[in-house]
Amino acid sequence: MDLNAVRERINAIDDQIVDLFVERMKASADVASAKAEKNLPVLDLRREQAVLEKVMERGGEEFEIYINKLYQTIFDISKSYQAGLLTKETALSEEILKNIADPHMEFPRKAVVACQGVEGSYAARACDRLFALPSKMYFSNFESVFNAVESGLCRYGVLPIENSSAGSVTEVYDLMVRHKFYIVKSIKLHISHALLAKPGVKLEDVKEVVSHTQALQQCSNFLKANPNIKVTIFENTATAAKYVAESGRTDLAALSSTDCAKLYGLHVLQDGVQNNENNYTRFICIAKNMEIYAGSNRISLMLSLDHRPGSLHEMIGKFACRGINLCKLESRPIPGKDFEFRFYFDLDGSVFSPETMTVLKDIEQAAESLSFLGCYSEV
Ligand SMILES: O=C(O)C(=O)C[C@]1(C(=O)O)C=C[C@@H](O)C=C1
Repeated sequence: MDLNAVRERINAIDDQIVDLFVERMKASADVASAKAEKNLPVLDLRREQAVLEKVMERGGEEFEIYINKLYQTIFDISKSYQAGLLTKETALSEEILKNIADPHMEFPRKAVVACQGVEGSYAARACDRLFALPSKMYFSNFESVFNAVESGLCRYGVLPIENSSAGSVTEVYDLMVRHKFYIVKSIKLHISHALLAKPGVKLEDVKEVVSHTQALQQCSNFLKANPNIKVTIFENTATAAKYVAESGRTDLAALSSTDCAKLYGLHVLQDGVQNNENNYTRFICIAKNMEIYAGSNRISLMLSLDHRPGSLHEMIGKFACRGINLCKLESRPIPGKDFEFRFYFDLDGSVFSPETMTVLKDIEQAAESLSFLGCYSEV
């Protein structure tokens, strides 16, 4: 067979496909106006199912799976196009527009900030990097940080959200559902854990190690190599260091930071204990109200979707259609439901971009529920 001749045939077919695709998109635009008049949503699953059955039958058995795939994509594109044509503002878009009205608003240098743990914690270090002059208030757990911000006791709160080797801080994700807050900044910190003990204690004397679960996970190779050392979970790495300093025990050590060694008068038995030198933790800075600063280029969303095949694919398709990069997707079980999940999306996008706002409005319509968790930049 002559390759060039077949390619000529394909070129001619492509011309027809493109012409018909453009025709179809114009028809889709007309559907959008008809629906807008009647206040109907863009998504019509029954209609999609009817179209699918018809075209699959027309294509025949050999091609039905390909036609199915092709039409899923066509529907995604058609819906994304319709969403772009519908300019009506939603409650969420109105609120966002209100909050970006002042582009000169600057992130404060001073503020009262809630941090989990005690002095020397990684959250405190993140706080010092975020603010020039923070007044830190320490709380014993993550929930108290959310409460302090929600009640207005602290203007901001700093919380760890994910680590490059141990993954998401699921406790913080689970608390997000129960609290009203917005992410206003984030920061990525290099984390190096050291084994700290009272001066004079040697590595071979250590019978027990105390630390936070995330730090213990990040140092799992060290713990596996020392199976005789008992492991005890603490709320925070700094709290663990303080406990060792105050304990008077010579068989106890904490996995914590070298900052804490200085702060609590402990000796560094071993530095860089984490499995990976490339160990980073991202912290979010939360506030009670939506605060969006110039240069914000990341968006966090919390969604629940209809429990049916393809609903997550549909959402992801909306970002893909407009070339928006999804930089994180986390799912957490919804308590009381049978393997149903709540999704957390982080996007490379900004509410200052009309394209991104179109997708947000589209998602707001299509998702069972949507919480906009903020648009911010990472330090
Ligand atoms: O027929 C409609 O209601 C349309 O909006 C068109 C269309 C399509 O492209 O075929 C797009 C979205 C709907 O979910 C169903 C079908």
